[in-house]
Amino acid sequence: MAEASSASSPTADKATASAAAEAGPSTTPVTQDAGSAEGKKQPVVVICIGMAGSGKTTLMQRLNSHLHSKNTPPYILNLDPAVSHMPYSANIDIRDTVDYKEVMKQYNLGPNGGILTALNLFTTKFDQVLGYVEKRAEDVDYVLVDTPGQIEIFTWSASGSIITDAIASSLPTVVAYIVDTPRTTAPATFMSNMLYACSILYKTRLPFIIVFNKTDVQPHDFALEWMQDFEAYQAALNDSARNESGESGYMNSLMGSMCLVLEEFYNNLRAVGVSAMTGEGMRAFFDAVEEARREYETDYRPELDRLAAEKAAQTEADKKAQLERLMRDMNMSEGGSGAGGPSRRRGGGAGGDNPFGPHPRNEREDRYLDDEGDDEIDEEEQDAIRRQQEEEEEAAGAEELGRLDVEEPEIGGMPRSGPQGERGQAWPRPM
Ligand SMILES: Nc1nc2c(ncn2[C@@H]2O[C@H](COP(=O)(O)OP(=O)(O)OP(=O)(O)O)[C@@H](O)[C@H]2O)c(=O)[nH]1
Repeated sequence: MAEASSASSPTADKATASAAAEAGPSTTPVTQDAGSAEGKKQPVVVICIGMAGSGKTTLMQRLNSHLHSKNTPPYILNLDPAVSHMPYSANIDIRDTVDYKEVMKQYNLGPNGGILTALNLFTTKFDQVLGYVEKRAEDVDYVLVDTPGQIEIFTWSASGSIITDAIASSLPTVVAYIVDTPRTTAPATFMSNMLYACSILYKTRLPFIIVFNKTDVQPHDFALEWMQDFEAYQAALNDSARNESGESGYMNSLMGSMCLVLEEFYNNLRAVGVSAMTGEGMRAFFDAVEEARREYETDYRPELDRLAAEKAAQTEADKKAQLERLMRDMNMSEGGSGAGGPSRRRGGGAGGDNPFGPHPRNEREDRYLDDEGDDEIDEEEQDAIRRQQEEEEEAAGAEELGRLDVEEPEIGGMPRSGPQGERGQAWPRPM
């Protein structure tokens, strides 16, 4: 199979990068000590993000078959609830847990809202998903994640961040941003794609690879040139403006300025060209993944550890402050010097009449205590208690709705997620 595509950083010389890609290993094996401080083997997670139709699913299939041919089958997660045909078997498939059409019906949403909400619902179970992935971590070298084409999930929605943060806090993670190369030949479309990529990079802060897909139809050299050379992009911009309106206008100068702003972004980016259809560029892709994994280890992991240490210190400080507050409150009550509150209504000090302990009683406790010995609770009070009980039961019912477990049944010797019954029947259940 041809491995003609170049794996290149836009700043590097294209020919050198191409030669290096040809010389490098096609699938760098994840060694025993790669990826973890304790020397434990860890797979690298590749999250495929891209606009609808960019070829994410087709690329996932290509990566899957490439890895199978190297005897390193990946662990696959499908997070696209609306995919109608999946050419590979996912170990965990969101469609087994959430039926997005049912979500659309129940929440009265359109297709985009349905997909987004389905993913939000699934995100609430993501700790279970991560548990399955971690269990398999020693058996696989790669975990591949397919995502919906609704790119806004990763630019502003909370679930996108929760998913990427959760995965990245546990395993080396790389974002592969898939670009539909033939549709990016217009300078304006190219710029809009790059702006999306940039916002995803800054949102996730993860090692990033721009994957120019469909190079069998349109080679990606023009894109690399525009990323390396501002003047080449400006010239293309001027040409396209002249073709469209005979003069370069406001949009033109705006995009020219943006290109300059993005220079820093381009400098820190890996870009590869692939064809998910023909398999071209797989070697360059996996070399870029390996490079990005190293970046995760050197840049991302230390930052993650620092944040975790900061959080632990903050939690410890909060606990200490709470304990001190509690001690202060207890002293107040024991000395009987607290302000007159409900606890003083019966015999003055807490810890005396109050069977709930030395803390001041709340209103509900008081109601029961103060009625102790009374012959009857009046009707109004009975109503209030009944209402409160009903509310509590309702809240318990709502919690029940989100109690579905993500499952991972067996496929071909490797467990995968699956329905307890029919696909997508599990949740949400018809109300
Ligand atoms: N020529 C060519 N076509 C491709 C390539 N990759 C994908 N396609 C085609 O592009 C179309 C979209 O591919 P998908 O894999 O469904 O794209 P997607 O990004 O998963 O789409 P969504 O699920 O809608 O987000 C399909 O018709 C594919 O056959 C490629 O490398 N070359």
